[in-house]
Amino acid sequence: MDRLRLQELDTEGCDLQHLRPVALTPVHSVHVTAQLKADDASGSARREKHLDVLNVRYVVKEWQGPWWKGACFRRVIDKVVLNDVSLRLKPGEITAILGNSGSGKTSLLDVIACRSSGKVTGSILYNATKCTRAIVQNHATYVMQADRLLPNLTVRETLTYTARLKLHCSNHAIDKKVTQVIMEMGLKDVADSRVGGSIIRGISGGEQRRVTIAIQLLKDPDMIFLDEPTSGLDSYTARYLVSNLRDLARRGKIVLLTIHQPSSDIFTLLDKVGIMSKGEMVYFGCAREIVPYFTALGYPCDRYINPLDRYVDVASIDRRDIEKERESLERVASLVQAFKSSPTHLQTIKDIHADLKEGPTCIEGDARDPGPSYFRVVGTILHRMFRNLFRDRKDYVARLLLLPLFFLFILIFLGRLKHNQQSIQDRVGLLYQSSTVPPFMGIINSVALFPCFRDQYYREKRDGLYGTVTFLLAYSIHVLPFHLISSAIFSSMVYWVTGMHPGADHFGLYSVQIFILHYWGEMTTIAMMGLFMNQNLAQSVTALVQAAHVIIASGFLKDLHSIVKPLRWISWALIHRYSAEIFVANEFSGLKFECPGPGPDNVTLPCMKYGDDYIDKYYPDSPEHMARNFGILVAYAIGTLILAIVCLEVKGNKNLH
Ligand SMILES: Nc1ncnc2c1ncn2[C@@H]1O[C@H](COP(=O)(O)OP(=O)(O)OP(=O)(O)O)[C@@H](O)[C@H]1O
Repeated sequence: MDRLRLQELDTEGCDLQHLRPVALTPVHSVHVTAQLKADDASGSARREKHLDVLNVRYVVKEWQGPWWKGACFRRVIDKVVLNDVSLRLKPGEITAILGNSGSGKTSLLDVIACRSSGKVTGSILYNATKCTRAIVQNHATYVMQADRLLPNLTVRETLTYTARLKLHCSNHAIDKKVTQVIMEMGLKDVADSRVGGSIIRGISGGEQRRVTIAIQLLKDPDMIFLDEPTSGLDSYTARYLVSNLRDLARRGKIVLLTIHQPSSDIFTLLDKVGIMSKGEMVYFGCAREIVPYFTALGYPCDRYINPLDRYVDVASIDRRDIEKERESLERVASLVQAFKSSPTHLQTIKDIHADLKEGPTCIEGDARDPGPSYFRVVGTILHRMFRNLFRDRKDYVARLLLLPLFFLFILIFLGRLKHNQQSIQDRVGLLYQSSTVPPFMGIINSVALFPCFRDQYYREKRDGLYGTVTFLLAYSIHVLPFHLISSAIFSSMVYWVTGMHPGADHFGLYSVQIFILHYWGEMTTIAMMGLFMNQNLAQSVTALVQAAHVIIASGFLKDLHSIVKPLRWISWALIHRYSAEIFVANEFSGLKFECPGPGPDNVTLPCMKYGDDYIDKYYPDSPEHMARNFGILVAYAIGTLILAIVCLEVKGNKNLH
């Protein structure tokens, strides 16, 4: 198919002569240089805003050796990911970067989009001006490989919320913009359908990809970068998606994508193609010129073979054995050399230098867009979280009722509390449950519901929409009503049904404490999910941390005076030291317990007649420390929120793609 189709392609914009490869002789070099000088002298009008990559080299640090040797004893080597890459991207064109796995496609996209983590030398220029994060944020968008959408929102809602976070305009203008991108990306039929995810059935994978792209079109960018936008899509959907992108390019945008195994149909939609190998360009030029170019180098393409498959193969390193690897390395080196000496490449470099000399066409619009107000951002995130939760009955009910439902276990196990000697142990058991269950339910709730928000936060933070403090502030406000309601239901049922200390003030203190512990449990989990991407690991570590807290510091399992000194010291730093004191002082103060009479042989068993005796023996001075302990509890909860902010901010997700 491909050769025949290729001949039918639109030939506008590509000078075929420039793409012919040349043999590497001094005569050619002199001729090319002379030709470039002549072109330079004539001068040419270049008013378009190009994106230029000039002699870019990207080096990252790679740690060698096992992790347990630590940072000081492991060898660090410099790994060259991109080497001397130059290319020019023009408005109105769609360009695809291809190459085998590990060839550097994603890294090139990252470097261009100012998202790389290593050392970049060379120049990335937009409109002959050095690209900075601010310029990229104002003029470009980056579509990552993963979709990271909230499953319970509809397509229109997803776009509307993001538009409110991105745009500084009225709701009416936002609705218009959202409708426009829905039409542009062919999402009209699914505009009011739920997005869905791995558990909830929603729109198809291809439609989710288009929603992700539509999100990035809300700001009407000049440049669109897409990392593997067609991965996981069937060939029809992939073609449809690329044709959408081509339409966008035709509206004067620069579209650059990386792609794995494009079908021959997709090939016909591309204007420019770059083939990479080992971080270097083997070919960059018009799509339809790729076959003549490689044919001239001695690599013809059979008419029934997709040229892109063929030439990605030619540029791949065969690592099956040493001989094959050596051969393929030599082949790639000669291809790189041939491309660097080709007239098209030399012309590109000459054009970039000429633009640099001329300077930018205009610099308006490079100042950072102020975006929406802080309150609007917090309000929008909050509204979106609530709506996502309300849409799923199971999530919603679980958030409200998981903690109260635990009351049933307590009731079955303990029944109604009496006032005999046995009831002292029962009360201690109940207080132990009251200390462990609310934080544990915090883990369960957040592990189920937080990851989708976290993934979305990582993407939107990278897009510069808001920061960690804003995100966690909104998240905390969003969980507060649920914590309040579920803690209130749990406390009321446990307190009055089991018959704890009578008195409304005692009940009030117990309820507030349950609420703080529940909130603390959730925030500890969020902090761990900031540290560990794997949510199972985060859940296990949090459960361990919480169990250690209660075992060491509560005194319910072992009297605090009889534990070893180091653990006693540690207990002063743990929340359950203070929460246990409050629980015990609140429950035992003023209670009276019946003492059994002498047994048949007239033996009187030891008896604790007053609750205050229990307090004096195991938690002395705890009633006097009530206010201090409550203050520490509140400080602990706020401190854990700050810890969560630090964990999410510092650890981040450096490999976000
Ligand atoms: N930050 C980094 N630290 C260490 N190595 C890196 C880093 N970034 C890129 N690399 C390495 O550079 C090479 C190119 O990676 P890149 O992800 O760009 O390849 P790719 O062509 O996009 O591959 P794929 O198609 O499999 O996604 C790989 O060997 C990768 O391991």
